[in-house]
Amino acid sequence: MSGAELQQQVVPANNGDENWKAALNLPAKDRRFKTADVTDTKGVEFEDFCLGRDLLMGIFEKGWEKPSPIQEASIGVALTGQDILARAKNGTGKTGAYCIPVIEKIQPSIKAIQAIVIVPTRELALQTSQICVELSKHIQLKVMVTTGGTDLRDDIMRLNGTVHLVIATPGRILDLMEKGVAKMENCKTLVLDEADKLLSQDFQGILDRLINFLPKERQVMLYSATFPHTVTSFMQKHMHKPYEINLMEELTLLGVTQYYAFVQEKQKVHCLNTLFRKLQINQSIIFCNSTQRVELLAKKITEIGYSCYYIHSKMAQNHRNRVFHDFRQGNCRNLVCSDLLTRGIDIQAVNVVINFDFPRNAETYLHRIGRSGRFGHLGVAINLITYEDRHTLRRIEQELRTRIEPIPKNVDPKLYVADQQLVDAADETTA
Ligand SMILES: Nc1ncnc2c1ncn2[C@@H]1O[C@H](COP(=O)(O)OP(=O)(O)OP(=O)(O)O)[C@@H](O)[C@H]1O
Repeated sequence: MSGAELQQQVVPANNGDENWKAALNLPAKDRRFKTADVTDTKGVEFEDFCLGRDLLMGIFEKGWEKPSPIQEASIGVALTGQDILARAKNGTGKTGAYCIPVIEKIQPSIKAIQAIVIVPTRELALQTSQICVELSKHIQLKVMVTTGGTDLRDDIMRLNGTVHLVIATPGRILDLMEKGVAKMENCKTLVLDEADKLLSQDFQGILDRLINFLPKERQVMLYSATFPHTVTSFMQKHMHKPYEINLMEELTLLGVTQYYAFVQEKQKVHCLNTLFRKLQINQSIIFCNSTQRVELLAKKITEIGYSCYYIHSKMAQNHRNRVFHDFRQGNCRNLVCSDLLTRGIDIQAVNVVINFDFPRNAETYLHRIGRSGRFGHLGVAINLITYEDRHTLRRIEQELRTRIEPIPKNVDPKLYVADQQLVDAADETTA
């Protein structure tokens, strides 16, 4: 997909119908076990936020029955227009926590950009815009996704038409603002998702420049699972008494069991082979620390007889999009990647994450393992640890106040395989 305005068919809401709930087109219920990370709520309902009927319909038809803890804590405050700094665990619904109030506040009759959501990667921009489109499917809302790696002229053409909500990576949208093509006078809401990443050295102060194009009266909302000190100066400069939400008393996901295997560098592929044979992988993501190692490992995995896709930031964008799309569709079981997919990517079928190369810091570790165990489901994270990694392992364990245990001979499937899949697997063996 290019940086395109997502084509949306507006399904008319049946406002006059008292039984609107009965007429909803609901997806099948997800009956898998969920941890307290997402079930431990105060019992608030989406209807309690006085959201428009059309938006409620989009929420329920997405299969979201009740707000998660971060949604409970954030939607009401966001609707009041206050600045927000929100920290919550990976996979617990931060996207909905800001998308729902953002969509609710947009007035479709005003034909101008009214809100902008910035994310660090193109893949995450596509994923987030898709969610906005789904949630607003009963509303006349124009959502545009704009990222690098696509034709700038297409974006300029689209911005000549109506756009209400922009989902973007920082570089391209700043370019469009500087050219005067993306007009920001009516853009009263700015969301930074994975805010600490966007405000890190990697983006070289680009957000400081970007925010100056917005009106002075604006709402700024920052979301992430991790908030190191990088955000403080941005907060002081650009935010007004932000309402702070911190649902991270405990740092790691309850549903993700973490193990390490102590190996030599040259044994890593052999070890991976053993893991492939022994684990019940629904889908796995395997992280390497460089793009070169991603390609090398993908080649080796194919040589030992397993299929895998690979993705990293140096690949052409259309190739990246195809791999991401096909893996999400479940066309391949394993995906080897760099830190390009460390943040935000939501693929419910992933139950195993393998750190083929151990990450260098706790934030990266937390976000990587959070690719499994989405929305309180179960997953396992396995770290291949060399002699050189041993101190980093202990440091990350301490920083996250978590335990990474040595991997047992057999990993209990109950720890990372959903109940229904266990039943199906048992049926297959008895058949
Ligand atoms: N209220 C809800 N009920 C059921 N499922 C939900 C609800 N809210 C979100 N989800 C689902 O939970 C999954 C994770 O949500 P999301 O990607 O927003 O998490 P996140 O907190 O942004 O994670 P990360 O920190 O990794 O970016 C998605 O598949 C989403 O559809």
